[in-house]
Amino acid sequence: MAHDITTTGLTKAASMPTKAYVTFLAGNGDYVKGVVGLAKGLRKAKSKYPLVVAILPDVPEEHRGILVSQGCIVKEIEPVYPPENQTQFAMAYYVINYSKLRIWEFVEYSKMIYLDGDIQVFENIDHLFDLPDNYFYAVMDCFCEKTWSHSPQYKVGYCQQCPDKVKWPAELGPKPPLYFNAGMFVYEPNMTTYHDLLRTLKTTPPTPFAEQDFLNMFFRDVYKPIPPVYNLVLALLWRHPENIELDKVKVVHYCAAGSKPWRYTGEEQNMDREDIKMLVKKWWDIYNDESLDYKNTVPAGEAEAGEEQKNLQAFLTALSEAGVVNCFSSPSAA
Ligand SMILES: O=c1ccn([C@@H]2O[C@H](COP(=O)(O)OP(=O)(O)O[C@H]3O[C@H](CO)[C@H](O)[C@H](O)[C@H]3O)[C@@H](O)[C@H]2O)c(=O)[nH]1
Ligand SMILES: O[C@H]1[C@H](O)[C@@H](O)[C@H](O)[C@@H](O)[C@H]1O
Ligand SMILES: [Mn+2]
Repeated sequence: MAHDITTTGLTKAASMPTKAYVTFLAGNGDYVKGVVGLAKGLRKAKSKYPLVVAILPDVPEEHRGILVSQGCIVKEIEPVYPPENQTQFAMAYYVINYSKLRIWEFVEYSKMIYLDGDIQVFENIDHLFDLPDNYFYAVMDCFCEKTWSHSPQYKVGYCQQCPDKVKWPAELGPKPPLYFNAGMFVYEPNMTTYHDLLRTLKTTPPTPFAEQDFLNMFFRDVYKPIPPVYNLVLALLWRHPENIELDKVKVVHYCAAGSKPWRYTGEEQNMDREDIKMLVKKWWDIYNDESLDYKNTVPAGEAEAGEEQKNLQAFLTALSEAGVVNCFSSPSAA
């Protein structure tokens, strides 16, 4: 669409990045800290692409303001409800997780990298945008923590991280397909896929890992595993240390119980490990580093140009998404 517009300012917009990172935020709790940390981490890693934050309507104005001031592009999305009635607690959990599916409608971007708010990027991963199209890229999960106790994998002690240690029992049928952690993935927004996802969800009963189970099922045939350095699920450190070279890790997912840096006390199981303490400290170092605040990274002379670009992008986004509410924007997380 932008290609048809020929005035000077708008032509410039045609070359705006069609790639972006995207994360997700719900509620008025402390996950906003995770997202701020992530925006700053992407800047520190000199990512060339902006960070879009898909937010549910329950994110308070104050938190939206914080995200915009950190250079994020904030986009409000509508909640996605689970297909069957759930108890109130389960309902909140499913709404939060299934709403993530709305990110497939961000078709102003041709390719995006989704990152959970409890992820930190310590090294540049922009090269993942160059992976061939039409696949779904993510890191394989681990089945060894008790969060998996409902699964046949956990019950027989089988993990795809070390498939030869305990072999998959023949009497259980074929080995389960490779299963990814949905805290990080590379995907292409697409309206056909989006409608297909929502339509399929309507007839899919909710399961313990919500949209993660659902996405695994939906993208089973196009899933390509990428190395664990792109999403270190912390349990790998004590479950499969032989698979991890910690100094090569680029992206850390603080998903183990008790590991969210902004809630960390060190008391839960495994949380007093030296590697965990070091990773939590590294997260805080970025979060507290004022030189990584968006306002401190825009060179003085460029501030005005940045504003112009920001207004232009907001205008174009609004045009292309007429009907989508609350679009704030800024040029880049970098
Ligand atoms: O109150 C909340 C809860 C969650 N989130 C967002 O939802 C994401 C997913 O939640 P967690 O990171 O707390 O959960 P886990 O890392 O344990 O999640 C894993 O399992 C989930 C479903 O069980 C999702 O699939 C998720 O992507 C996957 O990494 C968060 O990062 C955050 O971006 C919020 O904004 N507010
Ligand atoms: O997404 C879940 C969650 O992050 C759990 O904490 C972890 O134990 C699982 O392996 C993962 O699938
Ligand atoms: Mn997570």
